Amino acid sequence: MSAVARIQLASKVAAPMASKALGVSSSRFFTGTARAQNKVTVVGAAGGIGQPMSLLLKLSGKVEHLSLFDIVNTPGVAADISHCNSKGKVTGHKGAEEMATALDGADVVVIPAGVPRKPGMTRDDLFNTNASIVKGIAEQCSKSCPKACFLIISNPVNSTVPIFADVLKANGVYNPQKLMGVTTLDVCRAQTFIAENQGMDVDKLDVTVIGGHAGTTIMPLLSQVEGAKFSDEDIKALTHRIQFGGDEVVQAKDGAGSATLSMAHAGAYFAGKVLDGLNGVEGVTECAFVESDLTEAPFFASPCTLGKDGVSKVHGFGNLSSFEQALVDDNVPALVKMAQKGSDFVKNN
Ligand SMILES: NC(=O)c1ccc[n+]([C@@H]2O[C@H](COP(=O)([O-])OP(=O)(O)OC[C@H]3O[C@@H](n4cnc5c(N)ncnc54)[C@H](O)[C@@H]3O)[C@@H](O)[C@H]2O)c1
Ligand SMILES: O=C(O)C[C@H](O)C(=O)O
Repeated sequence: MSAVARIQLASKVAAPMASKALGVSSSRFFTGTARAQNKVTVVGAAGGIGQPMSLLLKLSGKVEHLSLFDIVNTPGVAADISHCNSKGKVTGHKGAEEMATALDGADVVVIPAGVPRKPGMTRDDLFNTNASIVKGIAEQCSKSCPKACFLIISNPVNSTVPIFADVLKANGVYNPQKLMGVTTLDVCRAQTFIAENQGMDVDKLDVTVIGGHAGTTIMPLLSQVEGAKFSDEDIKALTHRIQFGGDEVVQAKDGAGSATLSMAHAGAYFAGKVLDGLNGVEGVTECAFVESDLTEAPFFASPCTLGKDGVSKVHGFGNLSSFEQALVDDNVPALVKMAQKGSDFVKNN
């Protein structure tokens, strides 16, 4: 079946709530809390994302044991965060020899390990460094916590998620329900920029963002935003800004890295929703980059229901405008290529 035919079919079978991934806003972050009965390991916990995301996870009260792993500095980060007067214990683990302990028994592993972009770089330019980092982490996870949910933040997500999948597969422990590329920051940006443009309440906005996490593979579905009225110019400008929001931050930081604070918020929010699902909260739906048969791309972001075993349903994405359909048609081949690049890396290394 052609990519277009598969997409049309997916649109027809889209679940009623498929275009309604829950909104992401700070005021919603601490609501709907599930019981704190989990171990969450952050890999890359001493980094620009890792530190504030770990802090937010600690403050959420959703984590019983927050295990912080990095190749540097985690004892200090863990000691610092552990003094926050919220539920849950914090442990710090540093270096390869402590990685197994950090991961042992984890229910959720959140991974912001790897190098960030500098101005002028694409996310794919990070591949050479981050592919081996992610592959190594996946190898250890296969041994220490094969049943955990794995939430991949490290770029390029369009390739690192397939890398993680192939390592788990090679070790006989791959469960597609439990591997998710984190695309929540794209949803955060879409909600923020659309609220500004439309003068709408950001807390009430639901925006679905499908595809991948790099440039034009990020595809916000503006035609499905309830109550919004966009001109054709608005649609083009907003879509472009959401797709290249990461570049906006990279340029503003001027060589000091990429988005860390907004990503910490997005990562902690998404991990909290995964925990809610694991703990039996019903109706949790968020966009994520997961194994998918909606298009020819083996991994594709769309709204997913998060349940007791991770992703319980990958939803279609509803009816698309001709502008959005053209975006999908143009970008699915790129997603196929980036996934293949990840798979080839695992095959050859
Ligand atoms: N998915 C997204 O939306 C999104 C958003 C922002 C950034 N990112 C990506 O997240 C990654 C991290 O960004 P950052 O700004 O936090 O970078 P950073 O350099 O500040 O932090 C990365 C951390 O990873 C650690 N690390 C490196 N190799 C490791 C290993 N093998 N095991 C454990 N830890 C290891 C480093 O020591 C460092 O502390 C980058 O690849 C960046 O492109 C993704
Ligand atoms: O832009 C980057 O390189 C980091 C991240 O993917 C983002 O979207 O902010």
